[in-house]
Amino acid sequence: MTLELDDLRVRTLGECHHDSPFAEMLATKRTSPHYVHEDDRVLVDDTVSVLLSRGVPIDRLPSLEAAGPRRKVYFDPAATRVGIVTCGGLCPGLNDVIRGIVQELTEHYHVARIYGFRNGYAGLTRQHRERVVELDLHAVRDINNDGGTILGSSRGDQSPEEMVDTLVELGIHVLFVIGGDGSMRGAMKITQEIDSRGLDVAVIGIPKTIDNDLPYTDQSFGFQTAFAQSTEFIASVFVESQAAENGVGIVKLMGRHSGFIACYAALSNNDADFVLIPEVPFVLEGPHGVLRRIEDHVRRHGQVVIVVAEGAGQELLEQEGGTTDASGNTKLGDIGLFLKQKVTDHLTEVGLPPTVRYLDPSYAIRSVAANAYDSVYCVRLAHAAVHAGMAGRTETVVVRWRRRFVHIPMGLITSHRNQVDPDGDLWMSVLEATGQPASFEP
Ligand SMILES: Nc1ncnc2c1ncn2[C@@H]1O[C@H](COP(=O)(O)OP(=O)(O)OP(=O)(O)O)[C@@H](O)[C@H]1O
Ligand SMILES: O=P(O)(O)OC[C@H]1O[C@](O)(CO)[C@@H](O)[C@@H]1O
Ligand SMILES: [Mg+2]
Repeated sequence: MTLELDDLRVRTLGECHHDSPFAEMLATKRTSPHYVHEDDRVLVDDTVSVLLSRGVPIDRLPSLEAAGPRRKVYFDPAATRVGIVTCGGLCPGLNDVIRGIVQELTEHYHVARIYGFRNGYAGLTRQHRERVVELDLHAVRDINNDGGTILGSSRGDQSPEEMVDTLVELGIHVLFVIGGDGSMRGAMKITQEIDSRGLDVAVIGIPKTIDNDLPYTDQSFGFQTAFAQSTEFIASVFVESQAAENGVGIVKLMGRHSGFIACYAALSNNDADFVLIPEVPFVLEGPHGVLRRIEDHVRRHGQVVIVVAEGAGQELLEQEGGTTDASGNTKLGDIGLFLKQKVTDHLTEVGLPPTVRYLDPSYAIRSVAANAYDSVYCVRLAHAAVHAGMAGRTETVVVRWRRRFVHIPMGLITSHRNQVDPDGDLWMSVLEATGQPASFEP
């Protein structure tokens, strides 16, 4: 990895001259294992061997700016106008983040106005501009008890020029974008347009993905809730498979390119015998193929449970020819139904006619309210985002990295995908828990 310290510096709009409402509270704080001073930096790497392999002095090691309140801020709080938008697929915790941002801006910074854009970036376009809603403490009260987002969301292309026109028209100084990789790409185009017009507007991202596929963050908010929801479906097919002769339970879980939900859900209740994820290719046929292994399992135990991530085994499916959704994301073939058919055919052929219970909980795992852990995470991310925006950080994303809330340049969050490492300890745990072979290839 060729990451250098200078790649990790976030952009600021300029010097901070306004008094922060947190100045007094911060005056006596010292750096400790629980608090990182705003001038201190958090290391990217956490092993001695990687640190040594960097071969640079300690102050040149790759590190990240600590998030949190500043003694001075860039924007004059009383004159500041803010916008919030949620884009892409739903994720548990979106309402917690919205509420956290509005509370922090209202109760501590006392900003002038907070606007919520309706239905993703579409809400910033000329056509939908008038649907903007004003957000205050009353509007966000209790919204965290519900899944989804009070602002709505969307996919699809929007013009950065039109969106920046809207920011200018409403006099917005800070835009908070809560979204996934596509949303962050969109946010960077908005920043470019802001820059090309020489405007003084900050754009702060809060990364959202139930798939946990964004890099430079410990785990994305909502992921824990989503995999916890998934476990109930695995438990159901396990019970069903146990009660039937040659019982087969299959659960397909979200995860386009990354199998984190499948791995964590399977580990959580330990009922899965096979976990199939996009990062680990497999073959179906042959003496080492998945079908034969499933057959062996059914012969030995009378039942089997398979958890498959939606992006797994795509190379085995006949693709419909590069179809994409409104945002340009490739539409995947249905590996769950395909597997269900293949397993049914195979077990029938070898004289083990199965009873197959197939569940695709799909939206049921992401449309729920955040659990207590994710709610805490969301509100802390929201606070960090507000402090970053008020301090004039821009093209910046707030993340938690190795327990710390930090700032990273927006470009890094879209630089690659976070995926399950087939050589890593998570996949090893899955292999240990399921007992499935490390490879299905000869
Ligand atoms: N390559 C891109 N360039 C500019 N804007 C983009 C790009 N991709 C997506 N967007 C914008 O971001 C919005 C959300 O993108 P997308 O639908 O891909 O979801 P996402 O943010 O990646 O979230 P998720 O994939 O987790 O659902 C789109 O409506 C579009 O306006
Ligand atoms: O059907 P939609 O809303 O486009 O979203 C489906 C996709 O969204 C995700 O949940 C990511 O947000 C993926 O796991 C899934 O493939
Ligand atoms: Mg995406």
